[in-house]
Amino acid sequence: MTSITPLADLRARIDAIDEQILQLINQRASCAIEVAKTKMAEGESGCFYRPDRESLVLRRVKALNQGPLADETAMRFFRELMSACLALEKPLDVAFLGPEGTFTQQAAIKHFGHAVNAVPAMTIAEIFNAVENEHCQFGVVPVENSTEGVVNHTLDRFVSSPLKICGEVELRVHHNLIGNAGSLADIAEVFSHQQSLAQCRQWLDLHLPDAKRTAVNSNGEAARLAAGSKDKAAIAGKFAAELYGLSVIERNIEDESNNTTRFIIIGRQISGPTGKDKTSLLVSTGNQPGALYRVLEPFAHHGIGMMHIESRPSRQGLWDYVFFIDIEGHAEDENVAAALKMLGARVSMLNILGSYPKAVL
Ligand SMILES: O=C(O)C(=O)C[C@]1(C(=O)O)C=C[C@@H](O)C=C1
Repeated sequence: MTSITPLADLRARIDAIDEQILQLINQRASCAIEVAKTKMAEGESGCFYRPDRESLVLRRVKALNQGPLADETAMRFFRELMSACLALEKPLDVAFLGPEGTFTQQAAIKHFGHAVNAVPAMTIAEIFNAVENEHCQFGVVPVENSTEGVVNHTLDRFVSSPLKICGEVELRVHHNLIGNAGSLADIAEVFSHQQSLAQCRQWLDLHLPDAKRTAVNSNGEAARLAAGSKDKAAIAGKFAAELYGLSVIERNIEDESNNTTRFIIIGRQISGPTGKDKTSLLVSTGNQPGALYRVLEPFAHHGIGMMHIESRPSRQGLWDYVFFIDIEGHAEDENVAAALKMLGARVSMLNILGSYPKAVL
Protein backbone atom coordinates (compact mmCIF):
# COMPACT_ATOMS: atom_id res chain seq x y z
CA MET A 1 0.00 0.00 0.00
CA THR A 2 1.44 3.40 -0.98
CA SER A 3 1.04 6.17 1.54
CA ILE A 4 0.72 9.79 0.31
CA THR A 5 3.32 11.99 2.00
CA PRO A 6 2.28 15.49 3.20
CA LEU A 7 4.49 17.06 0.52
CA ALA A 8 2.96 14.98 -2.28
CA ASP A 9 -0.50 15.84 -0.98
CA LEU A 10 0.26 19.61 -1.01
CA ARG A 11 1.72 19.36 -4.51
CA ALA A 12 -1.40 17.58 -5.73
CA ARG A 13 -3.47 20.47 -4.32
CA ILE A 14 -1.18 23.01 -6.03
CA ASP A 15 -1.58 21.12 -9.35
CA ALA A 16 -5.37 21.23 -9.04
CA ILE A 17 -5.32 24.97 -8.20
CA ASP A 18 -2.95 25.69 -11.13
CA GLU A 19 -5.42 23.96 -13.45
CA GLN A 20 -8.20 26.23 -12.22
CA ILE A 21 -5.99 29.34 -12.47
CA LEU A 22 -5.03 28.43 -16.04
CA GLN A 23 -8.67 27.98 -17.02
CA LEU A 24 -9.62 31.26 -15.36
CA ILE A 25 -6.84 33.34 -16.92
CA ASN A 26 -7.75 31.95 -20.34
CA GLN A 27 -11.40 32.82 -19.69
CA ARG A 28 -10.23 36.33 -18.82
CA ALA A 29 -8.12 36.48 -22.01
CA SER A 30 -11.16 35.39 -24.09
CA CYS A 31 -13.16 38.22 -22.48
CA ALA A 32 -10.40 40.69 -23.46
CA ILE A 33 -10.61 39.46 -27.08
CA GLU A 34 -14.38 40.12 -26.95
CA VAL A 35 -13.66 43.57 -25.49
CA ALA A 36 -11.41 44.29 -28.50
CA LYS A 37 -14.19 43.24 -30.92
CA THR A 38 -16.65 45.47 -29.07
CA LYS A 39 -14.25 48.41 -29.21
CA MET A 40 -13.82 47.89 -32.96
CA ALA A 41 -17.60 47.65 -33.48
CA GLU A 42 -17.94 50.93 -31.58
CA GLY A 43 -15.33 52.55 -33.85
CA GLU A 44 -12.59 52.74 -31.19
CA SER A 45 -10.10 50.53 -32.98
CA GLY A 46 -7.13 52.83 -32.27
CA CYS A 47 -7.73 52.87 -28.54
CA PHE A 48 -7.34 49.45 -26.93
CA TYR A 49 -5.14 50.53 -24.04
CA ARG A 50 -7.17 52.06 -21.21
CA PRO A 51 -5.02 53.42 -18.38
CA ASP A 52 -8.12 54.54 -16.44
CA ARG A 53 -9.65 51.04 -16.51
CA GLU A 54 -6.29 49.44 -15.66
CA SER A 55 -5.85 51.61 -12.58
CA LEU A 56 -9.40 50.75 -11.44
CA VAL A 57 -8.64 47.01 -11.87
CA LEU A 58 -5.43 47.35 -9.83
CA ARG A 59 -7.07 49.40 -7.08
CA ARG A 60 -9.87 46.79 -6.86
CA VAL A 61 -7.30 43.98 -6.57
CA LYS A 62 -5.62 45.90 -3.74
CA ALA A 63 -8.94 46.43 -1.95
CA LEU A 64 -9.98 42.76 -2.34
CA ASN A 65 -6.63 41.20 -1.49
CA GLN A 66 -6.67 39.32 1.81
CA GLY A 67 -3.15 37.87 1.64
CA PRO A 68 -0.93 36.11 2.40
CA LEU A 69 0.38 37.74 -0.81
CA ALA A 70 1.31 41.42 -0.30
CA ASP A 71 -0.97 43.92 -2.09
CA GLU A 72 1.91 44.95 -4.33
CA THR A 73 2.64 41.36 -5.32
CA ALA A 74 -1.03 40.71 -6.11
CA MET A 75 -1.17 43.89 -8.20
CA ARG A 76 1.98 42.90 -10.09
CA PHE A 77 0.33 39.60 -11.12
CA PHE A 78 -2.69 41.48 -12.42
CA ARG A 79 -0.48 44.04 -14.14
CA GLU A 80 1.08 41.16 -16.14
CA LEU A 81 -2.30 39.58 -16.74
CA MET A 82 -3.67 42.81 -18.22
CA SER A 83 -0.47 43.28 -20.21
CA ALA A 84 -0.93 39.81 -21.77
CA CYS A 85 -4.66 40.43 -22.38
CA LEU A 86 -3.93 43.77 -24.04
CA ALA A 87 -1.29 42.11 -26.26
CA LEU A 88 -4.04 39.74 -27.49
CA GLU A 89 -6.19 42.76 -28.32
CA LYS A 90 -3.36 44.74 -29.96
CA PRO A 91 0.34 44.68 -29.00
CA LEU A 92 1.62 48.12 -27.95
CA ASP A 93 4.89 49.67 -29.11
CA VAL A 94 6.38 51.70 -26.25
CA ALA A 95 9.51 53.85 -26.66
CA PHE A 96 11.90 54.06 -23.71
CA LEU A 97 15.33 55.59 -23.07
CA GLY A 98 17.68 52.89 -24.31
CA PRO A 99 19.74 50.89 -24.77
CA GLU A 100 18.45 47.90 -22.79
CA GLY A 101 19.03 48.09 -19.06
CA THR A 102 17.91 51.62 -18.18
CA PHE A 103 15.62 52.61 -15.34
CA THR A 104 13.24 53.97 -17.98
CA GLN A 105 12.94 50.45 -19.40
CA GLN A 106 12.18 49.17 -15.89
CA ALA A 107 9.55 51.91 -15.50
CA ALA A 108 8.01 50.96 -18.87
CA ILE A 109 7.73 47.32 -17.75
CA LYS A 110 6.36 48.30 -14.34
CA HIS A 111 3.65 50.36 -16.04
CA PHE A 112 2.81 48.27 -19.12
CA GLY A 113 3.98 44.77 -18.09
CA HIS A 114 6.23 42.45 -20.09
CA ALA A 115 3.90 41.84 -23.04
CA VAL A 116 4.54 45.22 -24.71
CA ASN A 117 7.06 45.71 -27.46
CA ALA A 118 9.60 48.01 -25.75
CA VAL A 119 11.46 50.08 -28.36
CA PRO A 120 14.77 51.71 -27.31
CA ALA A 121 15.39 55.38 -28.24
CA MET A 122 18.70 57.10 -27.57
CA THR A 123 17.49 60.42 -26.10
CA ILE A 124 14.41 61.91 -24.45
CA ALA A 125 13.84 63.98 -27.61
CA GLU A 126 13.90 60.77 -29.70
CA ILE A 127 11.24 59.24 -27.46
CA PHE A 128 9.00 62.24 -28.13
CA ASN A 129 9.80 62.01 -31.86
CA ALA A 130 8.97 58.27 -31.98
CA VAL A 131 5.50 58.94 -30.53
CA GLU A 132 4.90 62.13 -32.51
CA ASN A 133 5.80 60.29 -35.76
CA GLU A 134 3.54 57.39 -34.72
CA HIS A 135 6.34 54.80 -34.75
CA CYS A 136 5.25 54.03 -31.19
CA GLN A 137 1.85 54.56 -29.55
CA PHE A 138 3.41 55.54 -26.21
CA GLY A 139 6.71 56.66 -24.70
CA VAL A 140 8.09 56.62 -21.16
CA VAL A 141 10.20 59.58 -20.02
CA PRO A 142 11.62 60.57 -16.62
CA VAL A 143 10.13 63.80 -15.29
CA GLU A 144 11.38 64.28 -11.73
CA ASN A 145 13.61 62.70 -9.13
CA SER A 146 13.29 62.98 -5.36
CA THR A 147 17.00 63.85 -4.97
CA GLU A 148 17.72 65.91 -8.07
CA GLY A 149 14.42 67.58 -8.96
CA VAL A 150 12.92 67.96 -12.42
CA VAL A 151 14.26 66.57 -15.68
CA ASN A 152 14.45 69.76 -17.73
CA HIS A 153 14.80 67.97 -21.08
CA THR A 154 11.40 66.40 -20.62
CA LEU A 155 9.57 69.54 -19.50
CA ASP A 156 11.14 71.69 -22.24
CA ARG A 157 10.14 69.23 -24.97
CA PHE A 158 6.46 69.60 -24.00
CA VAL A 159 6.48 73.28 -24.96
CA SER A 160 6.66 72.33 -28.65
CA SER A 161 4.94 68.92 -28.53
CA PRO A 162 1.31 68.05 -29.29
CA LEU A 163 1.58 64.93 -27.07
CA LYS A 164 -0.43 64.35 -23.91
CA ILE A 165 0.43 62.74 -20.59
CA CYS A 166 -1.53 59.48 -20.26
CA GLY A 167 -0.14 58.08 -17.03
CA GLU A 168 2.63 58.13 -14.46
CA VAL A 169 4.83 55.56 -12.77
CA GLU A 170 7.11 55.85 -9.76
CA LEU A 171 10.25 53.75 -9.36
CA ARG A 172 12.53 53.38 -6.34
CA VAL A 173 15.95 53.84 -7.92
CA HIS A 174 18.83 51.89 -6.40
CA HIS A 175 22.16 52.70 -8.02
CA ASN A 176 25.04 50.24 -8.17
CA LEU A 177 28.65 50.70 -9.19
CA ILE A 178 29.14 47.98 -11.79
CA GLY A 179 32.10 46.91 -13.90
CA ASN A 180 34.99 44.49 -14.32
CA ALA A 181 37.37 46.11 -11.78
CA GLY A 182 38.59 43.99 -8.85
CA SER A 183 38.55 46.94 -6.42
CA LEU A 184 37.68 50.64 -6.25
CA ALA A 185 41.37 51.54 -6.57
CA ASP A 186 41.41 50.12 -10.13
CA ILE A 187 38.69 52.49 -11.38
CA ALA A 188 39.83 55.53 -13.39
CA GLU A 189 36.50 56.56 -14.98
CA VAL A 190 32.81 56.26 -14.09
CA PHE A 191 30.08 56.53 -16.74
CA SER A 192 26.46 57.30 -16.05
CA HIS A 193 23.52 59.50 -16.92
CA GLN A 194 24.05 63.00 -15.47
CA GLN A 195 21.08 62.56 -13.11
CA SER A 196 22.54 59.33 -11.70
CA LEU A 197 25.99 60.90 -11.25
CA ALA A 198 24.26 63.70 -9.33
CA GLN A 199 22.22 61.23 -7.23
CA CYS A 200 25.50 59.55 -6.13
CA ARG A 201 27.63 62.70 -5.84
CA GLN A 202 28.50 62.33 -2.14
CA TRP A 203 29.34 58.64 -2.48
CA LEU A 204 31.63 59.39 -5.44
CA ASP A 205 33.32 62.29 -3.59
CA LEU A 206 34.04 59.97 -0.67
CA HIS A 207 34.96 56.70 -2.39
CA LEU A 208 36.17 57.64 -5.89
CA PRO A 209 37.40 61.24 -5.56
CA ASP A 210 40.00 60.88 -8.34
CA ALA A 211 37.95 58.96 -10.91
CA LYS A 212 36.79 60.92 -13.93
CA ARG A 213 32.96 61.25 -14.09
CA THR A 214 31.58 61.07 -17.61
CA ALA A 215 27.92 61.80 -18.35
CA VAL A 216 26.38 59.69 -21.12
CA ASN A 217 22.86 59.44 -22.55
CA SER A 218 21.61 56.65 -20.25
CA ASN A 219 22.60 54.15 -17.57
CA GLY A 220 22.25 51.35 -20.12
CA GLU A 221 24.74 53.14 -22.38
CA ALA A 222 27.07 53.59 -19.36
CA ALA A 223 27.00 49.83 -18.63
CA ARG A 224 27.65 49.05 -22.28
CA LEU A 225 30.70 51.35 -22.29
CA ALA A 226 32.06 49.89 -19.04
CA ALA A 227 31.70 46.34 -20.35
CA GLY A 228 34.77 46.66 -22.57
CA SER A 229 37.44 47.51 -19.96
CA LYS A 230 38.85 46.85 -16.48
CA ASP A 231 39.41 50.44 -15.28
CA LYS A 232 36.02 51.86 -16.29
CA ALA A 233 32.85 51.43 -14.28
CA ALA A 234 29.21 52.48 -14.62
CA ILE A 235 26.48 53.58 -12.25
CA ALA A 236 23.33 51.71 -13.17
CA GLY A 237 20.70 49.25 -11.94
CA LYS A 238 21.36 45.58 -11.08
CA PHE A 239 19.57 44.47 -14.24
CA ALA A 240 22.09 46.44 -16.35
CA ALA A 241 24.92 44.47 -14.67
CA GLU A 242 23.18 41.17 -15.55
CA LEU A 243 22.49 42.31 -19.10
CA TYR A 244 26.08 43.36 -19.85
CA GLY A 245 27.80 40.60 -17.83
CA LEU A 246 29.31 42.99 -15.25
CA SER A 247 29.89 42.53 -11.51
CA VAL A 248 28.23 44.65 -8.89
CA ILE A 249 31.23 46.31 -7.18
CA GLU A 250 29.16 48.37 -4.67
CA ARG A 251 25.41 48.19 -4.08
CA ASN A 252 22.96 51.00 -3.29
CA ILE A 253 25.35 53.93 -3.65
CA GLU A 254 22.60 56.57 -4.01
CA ASP A 255 23.01 59.45 -1.53
CA GLU A 256 19.32 59.40 -0.48
CA SER A 257 18.05 55.99 0.62
CA ASN A 258 14.52 56.65 -0.70
CA ASN A 259 15.72 57.93 -4.08
CA THR A 260 12.64 57.72 -6.34
CA THR A 261 12.08 58.78 -9.95
CA ARG A 262 8.71 59.68 -11.39
CA PHE A 263 8.19 58.84 -15.07
CA ILE A 264 5.32 59.89 -17.29
CA ILE A 265 3.67 58.07 -20.15
CA ILE A 266 3.36 60.23 -23.26
CA GLY A 267 0.91 59.54 -26.06
CA ARG A 268 -2.12 60.93 -27.85
CA GLN A 269 -4.78 59.24 -25.83
CA ILE A 270 -7.03 60.97 -23.31
CA SER A 271 -7.86 58.99 -20.20
CA GLY A 272 -11.29 59.15 -18.46
CA PRO A 273 -11.80 60.10 -14.79
CA THR A 274 -11.19 57.43 -12.10
CA GLY A 275 -11.72 59.42 -8.89
CA LYS A 276 -7.99 59.43 -8.11
CA ASP A 277 -6.43 61.47 -10.89
CA LYS A 278 -3.90 64.19 -11.55
CA THR A 279 -3.95 66.91 -14.19
CA SER A 280 -0.78 68.45 -15.62
CA LEU A 281 -0.87 71.94 -17.12
CA LEU A 282 1.44 74.18 -19.10
CA VAL A 283 0.69 77.85 -18.49
CA SER A 284 2.13 81.05 -19.88
CA THR A 285 1.30 84.37 -18.24
CA GLY A 286 3.39 87.03 -19.87
CA ASN A 287 5.59 89.15 -17.63
CA GLN A 288 2.96 91.05 -15.56
CA PRO A 289 2.97 91.94 -11.86
CA GLY A 290 1.01 89.42 -9.77
CA ALA A 291 0.91 86.92 -12.68
CA LEU A 292 1.72 83.86 -10.58
CA TYR A 293 -0.82 84.89 -7.93
CA ARG A 294 -3.50 85.08 -10.62
CA VAL A 295 -2.51 81.60 -11.87
CA LEU A 296 -2.81 80.01 -8.43
CA GLU A 297 -5.97 81.77 -7.28
CA PRO A 298 -8.47 79.62 -9.32
CA PHE A 299 -7.17 76.44 -7.63
CA ALA A 300 -7.51 77.93 -4.14
CA HIS A 301 -10.95 79.29 -5.05
CA HIS A 302 -12.20 75.86 -6.14
CA GLY A 303 -10.49 73.91 -3.32
CA ILE A 304 -8.05 72.06 -5.60
CA GLY A 305 -4.73 70.83 -4.22
CA MET A 306 -1.63 71.75 -6.17
CA MET A 307 1.02 69.06 -6.13
CA HIS A 308 3.86 70.65 -8.06
CA ILE A 309 4.82 73.88 -9.81
CA GLU A 310 7.93 74.45 -11.85
CA SER A 311 8.94 77.43 -13.95
CA ARG A 312 11.04 77.08 -17.11
CA PRO A 313 12.24 79.66 -19.65
CA SER A 314 9.67 79.90 -22.45
CA ARG A 315 12.48 80.26 -25.03
CA GLN A 316 10.34 82.93 -26.68
CA GLY A 317 11.74 86.05 -25.04
CA LEU A 318 14.31 87.05 -22.44
CA TRP A 319 13.07 86.39 -18.88
CA ASP A 320 9.78 85.02 -20.18
CA TYR A 321 8.71 81.86 -18.34
CA VAL A 322 6.15 79.08 -18.60
CA PHE A 323 4.80 77.18 -15.60
CA PHE A 324 4.32 73.43 -15.36
CA ILE A 325 1.66 72.72 -12.76
CA ASP A 326 0.28 69.42 -11.42
CA ILE A 327 -3.07 69.58 -9.64
CA GLU A 328 -5.34 67.04 -7.94
CA GLY A 329 -8.28 65.73 -9.99
CA HIS A 330 -9.36 65.20 -13.60
CA ALA A 331 -10.13 67.99 -16.08
CA GLU A 332 -13.69 66.56 -16.33
CA ASP A 333 -14.26 66.82 -12.54
CA GLU A 334 -16.69 69.68 -11.86
CA ASN A 335 -14.37 71.74 -9.61
CA VAL A 336 -11.33 71.22 -11.87
CA ALA A 337 -13.32 72.17 -14.99
CA ALA A 338 -14.49 75.37 -13.25
CA ALA A 339 -10.95 76.25 -12.10
CA LEU A 340 -9.54 75.65 -15.59
CA LYS A 341 -12.21 77.89 -17.12
CA MET A 342 -11.33 80.66 -14.64
CA LEU A 343 -7.60 80.15 -15.29
CA GLY A 344 -7.98 80.10 -19.09
CA ALA A 345 -9.55 83.56 -18.97
CA ARG A 346 -6.56 85.11 -17.17
CA VAL A 347 -3.44 83.63 -18.84
CA SER A 348 -1.98 84.04 -22.33
CA MET A 349 -1.70 80.26 -22.87
CA LEU A 350 -3.20 77.25 -21.10
CA ASN A 351 -2.30 73.80 -22.42
CA ILE A 352 -3.87 70.87 -20.56
CA LEU A 353 -1.06 68.31 -20.90
CA GLY A 354 -3.29 65.54 -19.62
CA SER A 355 -5.49 64.10 -16.90
CA TYR A 356 -4.44 60.62 -15.84
CA PRO A 357 -4.76 58.13 -12.96
CA LYS A 358 -2.29 58.54 -10.09
CA ALA A 359 0.35 55.78 -9.98
CA VAL A 360 -1.11 52.70 -8.23
CA LEU A 361 1.80 50.30 -8.10
O1 LIG B 1 -11.33 46.83 -20.23
C1 LIG B 1 -10.75 46.99 -21.30
O2 LIG B 1 -10.97 48.00 -22.04
C2 LIG B 1 -9.78 46.00 -21.77
O3 LIG B 1 -9.29 46.15 -22.86
C3 LIG B 1 -9.35 44.89 -20.86
C4 LIG B 1 -8.07 45.19 -20.12
C5 LIG B 1 -7.88 44.08 -19.05
O4 LIG B 1 -7.15 43.14 -19.32
O5 LIG B 1 -8.51 44.20 -17.98
C6 LIG B 1 -6.93 45.19 -21.05
C7 LIG B 1 -6.39 46.34 -21.57
C8 LIG B 1 -6.86 47.67 -21.21
O6 LIG B 1 -5.80 48.56 -21.13
C9 LIG B 1 -7.67 47.67 -19.98
C10 LIG B 1 -8.18 46.52 -19.46
